[in-house]
Amino acid sequence: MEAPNAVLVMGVSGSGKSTVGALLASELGWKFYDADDYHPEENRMKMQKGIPLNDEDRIPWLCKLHDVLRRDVASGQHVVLACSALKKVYRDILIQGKDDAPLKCDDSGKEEKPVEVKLLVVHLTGSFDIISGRLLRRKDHFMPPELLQSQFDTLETPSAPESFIQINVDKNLSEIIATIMETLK
Ligand SMILES: Nc1ncnc2c1ncn2[C@@H]1O[C@H](COP(=O)(O)OP(=O)(O)O)[C@@H](O)[C@H]1O
Ligand SMILES: O=C(O)[C@H](O)[C@@H](O)[C@H](O)[C@H](O)COP(=O)(O)O
Repeated sequence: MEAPNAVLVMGVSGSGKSTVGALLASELGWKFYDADDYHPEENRMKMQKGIPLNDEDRIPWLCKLHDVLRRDVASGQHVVLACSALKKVYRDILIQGKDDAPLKCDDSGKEEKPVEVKLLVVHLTGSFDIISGRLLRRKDHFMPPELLQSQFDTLETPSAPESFIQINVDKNLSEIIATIMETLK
């Protein structure tokens, strides 16, 4: 794969996406987005009530995130996105959007070079016990720990041809960041 212009830090709730994503972005000097900030109020309320999101809830949210990535990448801005992105189809939407956008033509009729989100996926993996322990200790967050099992049930681990690495969350933060930085070299 060519050098990525975006890193997705993904995993179940409580795997460390926001923490790792923010640190990584600051280390790289790239822009950071937390997908949680883009959930519509209905999604947040649903999760708060202990009801897992479904495809219908997530797809418009992922499309919005794709637009954010695409806009930045088009302007030469590299980005780090912390997002659950639990299924392969969700990660595909982040890269391509939902409906392949037609190639645009400039005034001379020449096709514009399509904007390509070149994504490195960093999957934070860990046991249910470690992650639920962290969720139970985490304060002031809308996501109830009871939803963790549904997150594991939904999770589709990345696999080829996706460009990805997996890092166990039992590592400390500096080890996790060092592994990602090494991969990006
Ligand atoms: N590698 C790590 N080691 C120890 N604690 C961590 C690690 N990564 C995250 N945490 C802690 O675990 C909790 C969940 O992390 P968070 O970034 O909120 O996860 P997510 O965004 O995936 O829900 C937070 O309290 C965070 O400080
Ligand atoms: O796709 C989803 O079901 C949500 O995105 C979910 O995975 C996410 O975990 C929540 O938004 C809570 O946020 P935290 O991941 O920060 O707990």
